Amino acid sequence: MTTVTHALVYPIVVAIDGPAGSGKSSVSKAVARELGYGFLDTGAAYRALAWHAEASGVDTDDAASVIGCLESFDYRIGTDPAGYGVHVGETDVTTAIREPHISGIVSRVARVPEVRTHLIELFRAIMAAEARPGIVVEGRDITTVVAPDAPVRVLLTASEEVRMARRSAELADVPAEATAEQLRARDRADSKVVDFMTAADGVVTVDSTELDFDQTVDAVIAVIRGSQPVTG
Ligand SMILES: Nc1ncnc2c1ncn2[C@@H]1O[C@H](COP(=O)(O)OP(=O)(O)OP(=O)(O)O)[C@@H](O)[C@H]1O
Ligand SMILES: Nc1ccn([C@@H]2O[C@H](COP(=O)(O)O)[C@@H](O)[C@H]2O)c(=O)n1
Repeated sequence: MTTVTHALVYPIVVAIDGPAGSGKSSVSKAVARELGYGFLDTGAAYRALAWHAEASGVDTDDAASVIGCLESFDYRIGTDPAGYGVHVGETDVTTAIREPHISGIVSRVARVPEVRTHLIELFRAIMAAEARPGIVVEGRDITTVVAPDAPVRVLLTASEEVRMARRSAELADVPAEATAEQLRARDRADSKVVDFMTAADGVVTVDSTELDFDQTVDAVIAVIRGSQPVTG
């Protein structure tokens, strides 16, 4: 009889949600590197779809038109935490999707239920295909909708003031108040679609307000190690 261990069949999923600027992508990437896991940035797909809609001349305020461009949305993303390119067709959009303009419109496509259904299927397929022993998946609805059965589920938070300060330090050319207002507006819009401000049952909150980056990574790894045996 052949014995197959869980880790050989499915990658262990570490689900991480949180508001904008809470450190989800940078912390998740560092955690994945440390544990030898893959890393999936789900927000990149919503951003890339917003980019694709605009590149296709679609009005992102019109849900039917956004749904219409799902068919031509040829999206690819890697899961290597050391470097993952984001492509739409032949175009490398890794940098373009981080532009403040895309951050300003992405919630319009993310609120469309058909978009969410389409992308959630895509995320689950990427997770299932992960060859490493685990995958850290971050976004807004990973702990509740995409992978509610994940063995590790974390809500990563930080005070609004700290999140604004961290994000504005990255965008030195943009006035701090404009960055802060965009972050607040995005959280307001996104919160109408999914709840990522409060931890669902069984989800562990890691509040990084008083933690530096390395301490936050360690705190998430401690949650993972406390949840189940891990490789790495
Ligand atoms: N604990 C921490 N201490 C200091 N800086 C941090 C900490 N956590 C994250 N950062 C920094 O905060 C900034 C925002 O982090 P990151 O981009 O990972 O957030 P995010 O939640 O993925 O944001 P978004 O949802 O807007 O994409 C980055 O510059 C990151 O290095
Ligand atoms: N699971 C998710 C992830 C993201 N979104 C939407 O995408 C936007 C960009 O996400 P970032 O993590 O890159 O900031 C975000 O503002 C949401 O509109 C989502 O809906 N669900």
